[in-house]
Amino acid sequence: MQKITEALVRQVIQPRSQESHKGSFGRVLTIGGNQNFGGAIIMSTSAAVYSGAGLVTCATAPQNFVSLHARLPEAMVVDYQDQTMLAELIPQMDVLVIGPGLGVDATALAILKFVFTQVQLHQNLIIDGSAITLVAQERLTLPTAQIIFTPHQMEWQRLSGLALAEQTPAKNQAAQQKLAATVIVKSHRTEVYLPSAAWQNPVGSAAMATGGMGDCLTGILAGFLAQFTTQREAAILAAVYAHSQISDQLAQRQYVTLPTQIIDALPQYMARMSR
Ligand SMILES: NC(=O)C1=CN([C@@H]2O[C@H](COP(=O)(O)OP(=O)(O)OC[C@H]3O[C@@H](n4cnc5c(N)ncnc54)[C@H](OP(=O)(O)O)[C@@H]3O)[C@@H](O)[C@H]2O)[C@@H](O)CC1
Ligand SMILES: Nc1ncnc2c1ncn2[C@@H]1O[C@H](COP(=O)(O)OP(=O)(O)O)[C@@H](O)[C@H]1O
Ligand SMILES: [Mg+2]
Repeated sequence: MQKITEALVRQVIQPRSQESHKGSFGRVLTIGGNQNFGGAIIMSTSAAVYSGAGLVTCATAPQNFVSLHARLPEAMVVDYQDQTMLAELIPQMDVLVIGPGLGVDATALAILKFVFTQVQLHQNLIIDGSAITLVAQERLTLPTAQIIFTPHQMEWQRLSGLALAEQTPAKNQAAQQKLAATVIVKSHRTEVYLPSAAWQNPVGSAAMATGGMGDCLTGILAGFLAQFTTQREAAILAAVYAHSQISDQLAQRQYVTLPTQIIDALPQYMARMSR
């Protein structure tokens, strides 16, 4: 399995064209955050904004509107149960994230099913957390879109049917091909199964083992996919590497690295990588 390198991140993150505007850097919609898990979608949305997505909207439970805006006034909000608004917004998006903090109740399932009816072929759809669990439990048919699953090992067990001990590269690749989607199997050494090849992330540490770290990754993936559109596969690999490398840099002085600290560090990290 090939290893992702810093050189690849540097290749993806280029200086911005001065002849640009917010529309040049893509539109992202994050969907999730029930009344208990608002933090998850706030971290996903923040990571998308701080990694440079041009316009970011968050569809969440109305209970989260105030806390989201207090932390992140750059993001727009919409009630995740407002199907009229979602139907209007979704076609405008380059990237959708669904799942961080969505939960697995009937409301969550209805939202996920509705989004699956609206998403379009050309759009990137990042399916994470609760949405992976629901796809697996309910055996949902996947929409036709550019799908990226971001399971941790237990979510991957639910989705692929492979018990943890069976999650070998060969079996993971076979399961990825059956899904016909990109799969990022997260662990200490995360593996990325692209349609073309499998890659391993050589960076990251136990300083990342804290709630919300995967939610943060979904936003970085969304931000990179929204901006670096000509190198889609490289953008996915670069996002995985950047997330862990930022943590490694913070971990030189910290025992644990928080998702919100990784988010805060993104703009400076990206500036360094673009030079
Ligand atoms: N601030 C917020 O709002 C936050 C909200 N969040 C949201 O919560 C929702 C549920 O997501 P979830 O990941 O917490 O729960 P679930 O899907 O049940 O998986 C956990 C089970 O799997 C097992 N396990 C085995 N291997 C594993 C591995 N490598 N990595 C991780 N787990 C592993 C693990 O084993 P154990 O811990 O018992 O050893 C346990 O039995 C989701 O929507 C998410 O976005 C969180 O992001 C936190 C911050
Ligand atoms: N020990 C570890 N070493 C390296 N990376 C880790 C470690 N523990 C967790 N991570 C990373 O943190 C993230 C955890 O994702 P996830 O379990 O979905 O978190 P959450 O759902 O709480 O946001 C993944 O990117 C994973 O690779
Ligand atoms: Mg998660």
